[in-house]
Amino acid sequence: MRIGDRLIASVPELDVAAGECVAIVGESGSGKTTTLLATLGLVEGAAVSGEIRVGDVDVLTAAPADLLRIRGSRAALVMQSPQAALNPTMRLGTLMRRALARHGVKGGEARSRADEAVAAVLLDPAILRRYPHQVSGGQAQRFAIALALALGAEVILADEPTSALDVTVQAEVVAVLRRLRDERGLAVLFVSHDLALVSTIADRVVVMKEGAVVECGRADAVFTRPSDAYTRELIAAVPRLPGHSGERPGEEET
Ligand SMILES: Nc1ncnc2c1ncn2[C@@H]1O[C@H](COP(=O)(O)OP(=O)(O)OP(=O)(O)O)[C@@H](O)[C@H]1O
Repeated sequence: MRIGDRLIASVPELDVAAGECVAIVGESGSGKTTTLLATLGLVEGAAVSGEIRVGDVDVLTAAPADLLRIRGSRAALVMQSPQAALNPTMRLGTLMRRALARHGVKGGEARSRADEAVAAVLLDPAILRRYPHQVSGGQAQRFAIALALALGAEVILADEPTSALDVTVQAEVVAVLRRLRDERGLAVLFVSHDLALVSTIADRVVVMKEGAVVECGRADAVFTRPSDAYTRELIAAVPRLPGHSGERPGEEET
């Protein structure tokens, strides 16, 4: 993918299957977000060569109406700051109903889809009566995932979905994504620079540096036997608390 005469991301192959989580990791500016957004044809002014498919839709040649149908109803974006993405003047239930109405789902069917989706992300249905500023960051992120589920998304494209949240809330959001992957066969493309978090959810990992894929493979293999020097650097940079690696403070001295 080029923007102007600059090569922004070169990704030879990246598949995400149903029931699988693939994480893209790498330093800031390595091309993770543009790769994720390109999946839905959302990189303004980008020239993309090759092929991008969501199910049976070829994103690069799809008619605008087909692109609109896959955005939201087949593949949904979950961004870093859900509260910023939610209209502050509407209750969450209204937001959900409007999104469903845009995709042709109304009345009782819309209500039952909303209730079911909210329950699937372990939120109290009463949350639908609240405004975005009345919910926590973690609740807003789970609501964003519920919105994707209500619309019937098969793929969640999550861009640093937990980096604005504190550690325990991060773990809750990742646990919800993991459960949806395992129980509903949701496909998850997860962009993050947080390797420790990625190791708790990813089945496969793609490591990017300066727009290029330097390593990809099964998460356990990449984390335990990284083949690329840059991946080794990233892993070595993950902070560990004393005792986390089985080592206790002062243990090395005895
Ligand atoms: N619309 C654009 N026009 C020009 N350059 C862009 C555009 N969008 C992204 N870039 C450039 O492409 C490169 C990759 O950006 P990208 O946001 O994908 O990186 P990233 O790995 O997601 O970084 P971060 O973790 O900071 O979000 C960066 O150098 C960025 O400046």
